[in-house]
Amino acid sequence: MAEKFDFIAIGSGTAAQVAVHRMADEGKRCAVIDYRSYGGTCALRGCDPKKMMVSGEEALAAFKRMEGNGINGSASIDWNELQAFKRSFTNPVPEKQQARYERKGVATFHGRARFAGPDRIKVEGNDLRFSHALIATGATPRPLGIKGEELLTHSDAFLELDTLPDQIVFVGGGYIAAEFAHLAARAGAKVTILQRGRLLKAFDPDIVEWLMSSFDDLGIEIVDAEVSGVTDNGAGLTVHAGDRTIKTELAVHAAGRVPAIGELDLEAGEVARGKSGLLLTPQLRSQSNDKVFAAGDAAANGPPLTPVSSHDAKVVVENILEDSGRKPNYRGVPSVLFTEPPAARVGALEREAREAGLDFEVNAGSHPSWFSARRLNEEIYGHKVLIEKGSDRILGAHLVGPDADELINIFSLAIRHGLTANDIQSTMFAYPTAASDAGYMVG
Ligand SMILES: Cc1cc2nc3c(=O)[nH]c(=O)nc-3n(C[C@H](O)[C@H](O)[C@H](O)COP(=O)(O)OP(=O)(O)OC[C@H]3O[C@@H](n4cnc5c(N)ncnc54)[C@H](O)[C@@H]3O)c2cc1C
Ligand SMILES: NC(=O)c1ccc[n+]([C@@H]2O[C@H](COP(=O)([O-])OP(=O)(O)OC[C@H]3O[C@@H](n4cnc5c(N)ncnc54)[C@H](O)[C@@H]3O)[C@@H](O)[C@H]2O)c1
Repeated sequence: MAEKFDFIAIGSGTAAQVAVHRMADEGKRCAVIDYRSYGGTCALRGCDPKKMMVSGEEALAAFKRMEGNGINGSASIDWNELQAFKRSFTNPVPEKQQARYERKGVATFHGRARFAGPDRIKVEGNDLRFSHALIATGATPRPLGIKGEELLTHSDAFLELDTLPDQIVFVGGGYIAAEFAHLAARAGAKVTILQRGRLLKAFDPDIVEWLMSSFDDLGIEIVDAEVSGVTDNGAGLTVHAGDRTIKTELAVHAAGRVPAIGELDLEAGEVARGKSGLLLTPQLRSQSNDKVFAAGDAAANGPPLTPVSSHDAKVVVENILEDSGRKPNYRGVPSVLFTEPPAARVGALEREAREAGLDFEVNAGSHPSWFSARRLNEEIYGHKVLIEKGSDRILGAHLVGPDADELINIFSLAIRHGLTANDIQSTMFAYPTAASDAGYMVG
């Protein structure tokens, strides 16, 4: 006999959590399913653990910048201790989440869920029926179709390493490679990034160029090549890329992620999919099964970032409860690269704005002499802001340097709510803070 629920979420990451708690708060009978510990990528294997470890990196970088300027002695990263610091945050997460579900009367299941019919899910011998279901299964490393790809370590395992290897190769040169390369190199590893084409393609090329000296200072080697295979000779790995062969202790997959929807038996659930993912309506509902929705990385409707997963989940809940026809709005979603110093972007890239035929001014420059950089003895500090002619609205903002990760939120607010360059210039921000530079970046 199948157990009946108003709402079942497959996954327990940000998208599932937000949706399940909102549905439970409305008195709906809910279930949540995950085959791993509750918490999802951001809290357990992504943003949060990474940022806990980046805290160590920030402290060491600050020490190095100020060395000989009133700060002396020695400092280094103890990888094992930094791991323990990270685990002091991540270890309690699953239990806390389980307790929160139980307090709200949400049924919790552990195991791999798969559809067994258009309103049925099977998990570990349990047969569940639903009025509505949410596919919130996140993303998984993109299959590369290269020889020896099973020898690549994934980001989850990298963040769990008890010992940092002496040599590390990253396959791909996007977010994961850049962030982990900075962390590993600062902790003492010899790091190589193998990237096909330009590094950090999602970011403005000038911002990336200004950031490059930090990679050089850390001795990170960047090779423009396509990785074609990995072999293991027993004593270590060899990564093959173009005409290069690079010997290494560890090779990390940093070559993109795709929706984790391959094991859900979508056909049994009458949930249609195309080549690149689920076929959804603009309201995030399955085009073929109106009881099923998707959100976050699994939906791949917006950028694969945590705030997007949360936003999607709210849209889905509103569409289930009120049938409101609401569509997600990704305007002004910021994205931060947590290197040291960080880089950040929001809105249009200059190339995208030109391709869209927009009429705009570009305010850009590298300004290590500005006080925000000088006081930290940091050489990297640059911005590029796109301002629409006529309306004076901010179309895009691209930053690199100390506090870029916080300052970007001011531009995010401006873009999302249609604020103008003059609105930013006429706001009195506390001085001296990073935000007090925003007015100079648009004028
Ligand atoms: C290393 C790394 C760092 C990142 N850093 C940032 C950052 O700094 N900022 C940011 O905004 N974003 C970051 N991201 C992206 C962010 O983590 C994701 O966009 C976000 O966590 C996606 O949330 P979600 O709810 O869609 O899926 P997830 O949190 O991935 O949750 C999906 C869950 O579904 C479960 N699952 C999958 N299939 C099944 C099944 N068949 N049955 C049961 N359970 C299943 C999985 O075990 C998983 O727990 C990072 C990602 C990575 C990998
Ligand atoms: N700070 C953050 O917000 C953050 C941090 C980490 C991850 N993430 C999310 O996770 C996703 C995945 O991150 P990622 O770094 O794996 O992907 P990515 O899409 O950022 O970069 C992957 C890169 O790998 C390259 N590549 C692919 N195959 C290759 C090959 N065979 N040889 C050489 N290069 C190859 C691609 O050209 C691309 O530039 C991102 O899209 C991002 O949204 C976000």
